[in-house]
Amino acid sequence: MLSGSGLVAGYRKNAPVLDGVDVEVPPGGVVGLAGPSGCGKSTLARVLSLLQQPWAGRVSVDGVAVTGFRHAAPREQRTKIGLVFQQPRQAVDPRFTLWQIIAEPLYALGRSGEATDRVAELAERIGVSDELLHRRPHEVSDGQLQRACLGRALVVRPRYLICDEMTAMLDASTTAALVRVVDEQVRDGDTGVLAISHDEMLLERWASRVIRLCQEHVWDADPRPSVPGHAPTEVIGHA
Ligand SMILES: Nc1ncnc2c1ncn2[C@@H]1O[C@H](COP(=O)(O)OP(=O)(O)OP(=O)(O)O)[C@@H](O)[C@H]1O
Repeated sequence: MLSGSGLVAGYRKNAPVLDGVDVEVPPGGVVGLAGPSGCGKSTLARVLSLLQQPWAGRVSVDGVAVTGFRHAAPREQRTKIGLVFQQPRQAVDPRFTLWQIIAEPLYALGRSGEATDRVAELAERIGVSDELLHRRPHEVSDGQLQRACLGRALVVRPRYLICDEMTAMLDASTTAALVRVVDEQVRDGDTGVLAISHDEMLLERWASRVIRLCQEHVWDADPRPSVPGHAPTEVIGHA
């Protein structure tokens, strides 16, 4: 389980963005995270992927409490959590080819010997041709680049995957293709996914549970009732 409990985090003193948030992402399932713009979804994604230290509260990975964040995050825990961002162009080195982008985490971990086979296997799954693998970001579309970013997030077989608005700028068919790849990873790799999206229809189709992150000033006085046949919705984010 990837879990956060009592998480308090923010950027300005005395103005927490997250104020006592509890969240659990079990392996082998998709949890949806919705909520209004600015309520802290990306902040929660950064904290859970150990890129941002919370002011208070605890993150634990498979029952082991995280003791360090960012550069101090233990490598074993850090590599268990993959992250895909909304804007692929801001998330990659523009000098790298798609092959290098996907392989990068293996090189960083000193496992470059696995790269040739692993990138070939992933390229097929994410739908990136050999020819595309040799192109650089400015030579491919956003959807093609996002496929490579998903490949990069999966290359070290993370136990958990956080998709932060992964499909927000993509068309319906690319969205469906990427969701399919993530679902295969859930099924075959027993990976736990936190899928963050503004698109609640997508989340209701995709996730087995949807949580809404609210702040007091954007508290939804009328949280959407759960609809029969759709993922149940719960509201978190209050101390
Ligand atoms: N680096 C930062 N420095 C200062 N404030 C920030 C920073 N990043 C985010 N914030 C602020 O924190 C709040 C939460 O931002 P966050 O990006 O987590 O929200 P979000 O729910 O993901 O929004 P969106 O749905 O629009 O992406 C916002 O008010 C935002 O302006």
